[in-house]
Amino acid sequence: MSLSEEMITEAQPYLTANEKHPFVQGIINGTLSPQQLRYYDEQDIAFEYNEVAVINALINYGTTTDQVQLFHKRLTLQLNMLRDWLKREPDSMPHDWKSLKWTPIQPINQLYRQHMAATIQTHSVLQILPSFAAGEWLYIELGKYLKHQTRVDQEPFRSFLTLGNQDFLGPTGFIQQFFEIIDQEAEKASIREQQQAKATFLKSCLLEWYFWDASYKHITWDNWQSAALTGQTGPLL
Ligand SMILES: Cc1ncc(CN)c(N)n1
Repeated sequence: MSLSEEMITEAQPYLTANEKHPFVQGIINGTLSPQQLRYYDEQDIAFEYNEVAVINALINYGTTTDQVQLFHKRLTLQLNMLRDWLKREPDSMPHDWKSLKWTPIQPINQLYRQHMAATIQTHSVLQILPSFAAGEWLYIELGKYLKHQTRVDQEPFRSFLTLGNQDFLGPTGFIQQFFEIIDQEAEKASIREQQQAKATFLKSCLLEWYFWDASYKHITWDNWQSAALTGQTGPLL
């Protein structure tokens, strides 16, 4: 089994857990509150800007021209998506560049962003790419799962998790190419480096679940602080 096949196989329980998460179920049923949607939206835009830094690192440390061109293409797509995202916010959810810069990065988002950013200092595509590819893979798989559900047909729920762009899918789509790059890089790496790359992939899948959870429960530094300072030791998070 190739390294990417191992990653995908071992990530299946995480995928199932993500599918079952009440936030994902809330997308299907259209039952998320404006507050939950707003939290996700703000945090996710900030998360996607962090992905820009990770993709930039992949461009820097790519080991072939083909890799660098692919990462460059993915970066352009990311910036276009972000530009369109900023444009389509309703009045109730302003997302101009300035307000975005002041959006506090909440605890789980910070943990996930730092988990990804920490791979940059390895200067290794094998270590950096799985941190990013995991979220991409999971969103594509969740999109496939949602396609088979009877989901509400109104915005903003309708467009959620629809990475329908053909650039992402199929044998020449980004995710397939990312897995091929992981396997090419793995051939040059030690077993230990391969295991580290897999652990990074799986940790991103786990943090995806916590990202939904934080949005569902509105986890913020403020409510963490008040829980700590009032001595609440309730359920995990
Ligand atoms: C948390 C998260 N993970 C992944 C993606 C898809 N790049 C995203 N937008 N947000």
